[in-house]
Amino acid sequence: MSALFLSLEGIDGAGKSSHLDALEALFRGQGRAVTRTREPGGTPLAERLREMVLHEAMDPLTESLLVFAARRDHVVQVIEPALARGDVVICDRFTDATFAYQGGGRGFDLQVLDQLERWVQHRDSHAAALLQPDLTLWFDLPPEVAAARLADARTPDKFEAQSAEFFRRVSAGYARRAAQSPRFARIDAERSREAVWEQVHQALTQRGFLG
Ligand SMILES: Nc1ncnc2c1ncn2[C@@H]1O[C@H](COP(=O)(O)OP(=O)(O)OP(=O)(O)O)[C@@H](O)[C@H]1O
Ligand SMILES: Cc1cn([C@H]2C[C@H](O)[C@@H](COP(=O)(O)O)O2)c(=O)[nH]c1=O
Repeated sequence: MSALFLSLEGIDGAGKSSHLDALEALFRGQGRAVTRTREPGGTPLAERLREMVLHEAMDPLTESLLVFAARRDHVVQVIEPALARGDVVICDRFTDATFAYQGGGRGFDLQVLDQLERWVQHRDSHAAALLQPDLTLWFDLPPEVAAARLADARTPDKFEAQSAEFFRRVSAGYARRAAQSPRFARIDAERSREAVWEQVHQALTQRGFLG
């Protein structure tokens, strides 16, 4: 079977991680090998960069360079080899998060992000010149709802502590990316867990990604 690259996106607390186990089980149940990973992170080096990005203050260019440096290592060490083996790669966030958080949330220059994306995800010997997910599940819900869900869940990191206004800009960043590409499936993440899972399943079925 051909390889499949899935990413899950959304503001903090959107509920995407709640469906990772079920997604993995769904594909394993179909006899597929699954590589489950996340960004920033996914390799020892990228996990160290993640700690800095999530917990240290820095300017938006530094933040963007660190997430793309982590991504480069992750792509080379984990994602490309897994896709070459024919795995289903399930990635909790990928480059759309950079356009949403650094581009939308921080207001950082989108043209610089475009250039970094081209450098980091360039593929020499593939029909598609740029590595991108085959499907991006975008969990969309109002920032106030996400904040209420997260309130009792855990101690906030640097991003989770941001204002509702910051997350409105992040959401607008996701909406801009989604408008540019048919690989996005918008999931109404305000609904119950069961209803959200139903939409995830439907997005995979509609695109012919389930056997
Ligand atoms: N559909 C839902 N309805 C109500 N609560 C939910 C729903 N989905 C998830 N939650 C709860 O919301 C909180 C955040 O969910 P989750 O950790 O899956 O979000 P996330 O998008 O992965 O967040 P982050 O990106 O910040 O890690 C958790 O406490 C989870 O139990
Ligand atoms: C990939 C990526 C992530 N971020 C932010 C988004 C989240 O606040 C954290 C990751 O935490 P999670 O609990 O694993 O979702 O990092 C970012 O700002 N830029 C990025 O490119």
